[in-house]
Amino acid sequence: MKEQIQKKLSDSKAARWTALIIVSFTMMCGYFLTDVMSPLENLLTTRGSVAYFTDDTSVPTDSLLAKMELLAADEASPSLTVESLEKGLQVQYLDCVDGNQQVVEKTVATIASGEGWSSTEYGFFSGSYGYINVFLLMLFFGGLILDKMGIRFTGILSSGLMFAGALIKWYALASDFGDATFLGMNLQVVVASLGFSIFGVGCEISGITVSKVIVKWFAGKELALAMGLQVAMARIGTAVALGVSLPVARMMGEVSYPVLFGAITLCIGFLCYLVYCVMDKKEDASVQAARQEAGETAEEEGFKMSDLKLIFCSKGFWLITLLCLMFYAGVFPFLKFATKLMIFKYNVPESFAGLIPALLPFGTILLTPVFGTLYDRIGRGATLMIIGSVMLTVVHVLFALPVMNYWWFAVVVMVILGIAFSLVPSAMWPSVPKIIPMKQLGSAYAIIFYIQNIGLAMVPLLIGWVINDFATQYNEAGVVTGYNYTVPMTIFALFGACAILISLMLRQEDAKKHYGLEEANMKK
Ligand SMILES: NCCCC[C@H](N)C(=O)NCC(=O)O
Repeated sequence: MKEQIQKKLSDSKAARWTALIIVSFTMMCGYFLTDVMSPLENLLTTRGSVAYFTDDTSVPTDSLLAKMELLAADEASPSLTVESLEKGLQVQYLDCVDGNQQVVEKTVATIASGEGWSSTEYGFFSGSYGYINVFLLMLFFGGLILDKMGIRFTGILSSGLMFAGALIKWYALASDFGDATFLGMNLQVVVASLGFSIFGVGCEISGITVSKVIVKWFAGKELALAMGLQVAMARIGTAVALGVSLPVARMMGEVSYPVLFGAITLCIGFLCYLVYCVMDKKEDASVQAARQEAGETAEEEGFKMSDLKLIFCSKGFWLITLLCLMFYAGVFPFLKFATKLMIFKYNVPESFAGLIPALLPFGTILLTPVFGTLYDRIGRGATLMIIGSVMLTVVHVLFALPVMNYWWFAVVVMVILGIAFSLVPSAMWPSVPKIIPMKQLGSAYAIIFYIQNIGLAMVPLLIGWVINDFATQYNEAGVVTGYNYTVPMTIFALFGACAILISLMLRQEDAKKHYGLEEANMKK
């Protein structure tokens, strides 16, 4: 009789990498939508519409009309309205150039309408990603659902939530709510935030589900590389969002279009996850068959609530969790404000301003898998986390400096942040299975994400308020003239300093408990 050893589907290289690509695509769409509004901060916080010229400068239309009236005096006034400003129109107006009043002539490239949000409202909206996760403990429940109901059910649920949340967010931005308020807040901000919160629940639960999918298919194989590649694909989503969102909004004259595009891609991501479910079913069947052939009848014991005790009592787990909180508080919320920082601190023209923050995720696309492979082969996970945290802190101190306000300096600093943002995730996420067994992994990732979401929810709120109340500069007429970013960036640097301290403690704990964080992942 031909002897045949039953293999699992995940033993096939082609099958496991295909599974990885499919679930990573769904996550990439989620990351795109997460940051699609970040480059639009300036537009969202502008009242009325903005005229963009072909030379890449921009002026709010109200102020442009006033300046045109100054020049044209009596004859022009009746015909000058916002509606009369259109693409291709040559305009002449009086403006102050190098301290002198001069006649300026420009061509209108596009008119885009701002939403008139305050910086505080923008901060509230940006943080809303985490509100339901944090206040309704949704991430915590998401982990339990994942461990109880499995990867297929949870993934379909979470990718469906991402899509639904994106549609609500798009509806809010595409609709005119006039001056309507809810509990004293701009109704548009409230509805957009509700959509973003629902999306955030889906995105985070998808994140833990995908982490578990990768451990399921890659444990004992190229685990850190696979996790690194998944994160790299997710970063493509972030980079594209940061790079294209503002040009698209300007071209279409509306902030809602990039969000609509994100919602469409999420629908495709949802369908992709359904395809993955077919593979997941086959993998389970092959595991079952392999077990039967090996005469193993006992099923792995299911998850019990008491298992949570093991997670809660692990000091190593808490250190990773706190590191995650502090490190990510210094990165994702920073991205929400980075484009406007480029415009006002580094004087980058608005159409390029999103490209500098986009360098950060672009750098990580290459480097995260590289550092993941490094960790797989030579280890040193805890050390990589320390180095990444030091770099994060240095970067924010450099951004906080009131000097060196050159665009090239911002590029260099952003590249360093990209390296830090590759080092820590590529070492941190594959370290969790070294501390927590597979059976509790869904819950462990969920708790880490839960604590991390406190930062993702609260830090944008804090920074938005700080920018509104402490960083915005006004002229005598009460018109905003610029921003001083020293205080907000110092706050980000403090998160980095905490991350350094925690990562040092983690390495010490690893030396004591022998988790193997400094050891290679691949079995030779
Ligand atoms: N969707 C953007 C926020 C993702 C947060 C998520 N909990 C996470 O940490 N993912 C891993 C990563 O490094 O992006």
